[in-house]
Amino acid sequence: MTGGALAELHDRARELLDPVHYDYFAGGAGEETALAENERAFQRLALLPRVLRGQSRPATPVQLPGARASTPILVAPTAFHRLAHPDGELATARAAAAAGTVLVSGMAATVAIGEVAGAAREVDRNAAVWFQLYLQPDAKITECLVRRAEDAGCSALVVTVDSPVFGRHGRDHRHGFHDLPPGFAAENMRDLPGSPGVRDIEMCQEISWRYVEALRRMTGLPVLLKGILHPEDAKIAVDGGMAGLVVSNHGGRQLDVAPAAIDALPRVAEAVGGRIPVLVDGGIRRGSDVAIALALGATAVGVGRPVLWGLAAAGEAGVRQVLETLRDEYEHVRTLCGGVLAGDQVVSRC
Ligand SMILES: Cc1cc2nc3c(=O)[nH]c(=O)nc-3n(C[C@H](O)[C@H](O)[C@H](O)COP(=O)(O)O)c2cc1C
Ligand SMILES: CC(C)CC(=O)C(=O)O
Repeated sequence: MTGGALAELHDRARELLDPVHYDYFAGGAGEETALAENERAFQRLALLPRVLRGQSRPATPVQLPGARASTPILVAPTAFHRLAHPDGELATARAAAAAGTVLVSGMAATVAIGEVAGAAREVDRNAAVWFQLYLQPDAKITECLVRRAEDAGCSALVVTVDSPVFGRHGRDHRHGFHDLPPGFAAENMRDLPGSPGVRDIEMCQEISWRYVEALRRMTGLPVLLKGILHPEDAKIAVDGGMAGLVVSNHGGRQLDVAPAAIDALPRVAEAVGGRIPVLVDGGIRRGSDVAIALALGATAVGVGRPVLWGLAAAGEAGVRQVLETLRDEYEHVRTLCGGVLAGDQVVSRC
C-alpha cells in the first residue's frame, strides 16, 4: 500500500501480523505486476473539477442488487479473516453494517456465512451481505453452498470467474504457506455432501457459462460476476441475465499480465451501457480513487487489502476506520469536483 491516510493502519498491521500471513494478504501472482499496476494506474489519472454548480447535495444511497448501500464503497471478498484478527469475519461484518455498506463475504471465510450475516444484522437489521462463490465442479456442492447463503439471508451471490486455477503466489511458495494453521478452517466448506470435515475449495478449468446458467436456475438470488475484464464477456453476462459485474483482476493475484482494473473499467462500462451495475475493485486506497472509478462508469467500488489491514490493526474499529476514511475522503473530493463525476473529467497525468 502506498501513501494515503490509511498508510499508518497498514504499517500497524504489518507490525502485528505473522510475516507469513502478512505476505499472504499483501502478495500477488507472478512478478506482482498487476498488483502494483492496480495502484499505479490511479496515480496516472487526475480529475478535472466542475465549478460553480451550486451543488450541496449529500451523497445519495447506491442501489445495488439486493442492497441499498449508503456509500459506494463495498467490502470486497477476501479469505481467512481470522488470520488477521481473532474476531475474523464477524468484526468485518459488524464494521461494514455500521458503515451502511455491503460486505461481500468470501466462500473461503474462517467464519460460516450464517454467523457472518447474523453479526451484520445485529448491528443493522437491514444490513446487506452478499456471498462470494467459486462454482464447484460438483453441482451438489455448489447447490449446498447456495442454500447456506440463502438460509443466512444473503441478498446476492458474487461468482468469481477469474480463477480457473489457483493463482501462483511467489511469497506463499517461498514461505511454504499452502494450508491454514491448525484451529482455522474455511468454515463454509464444512460438512458438505459426501465430505465429512472440511472440504477443499476446488478451482476448475471446465467451469463455463453453462455452469453460470445452471446456478441461475438453482436460485432466485441476483447473481453478479466478479473478475470480468473483457468487454465481450461483459456483454455475454448482460445477455445472460447477470445482475451486476465486478471489473477486477483479483487484486493482482491471478493473471499477472492482466491490466489494472481501473484501466479495464471504461471499456466494460461502455459495453454494459448502464444496463446493470458495474463495480470495480483493485488498488482503491484513497477517496480520490473511488471518485475516479465512479467517473469512469463504476456504480460502486470494492476494497480488499485495506480492510484486512484495518482488521489486523484494530479489529472491528480498524475496519470501520478504513471505511469511514475512504467515505469521508470520497465525499470531500466529490464536493470539490462540483458534485458530479463523469468520464470527461478524467484526464491522464502524463
Ligand atoms: C488475501 C486476499 C484474499 C482474497 N480472497 C478472495 C476470495 O476468496 N475470493 C475472491 O473472489 N476474491 C478474493 N480476493 C480478491 C478481492 O476480492 C479483490 O478482488 C482484491 O483484493 C481487490 O484489490 P485490493 O486488495 O487492491 O483492494 C482476495 C484478495 C486478497 C488480497
Ligand atoms: C482461498 C483462495 C482461493 C482465496 C483467494 O481467492 C485468494 O487468496 O486470492
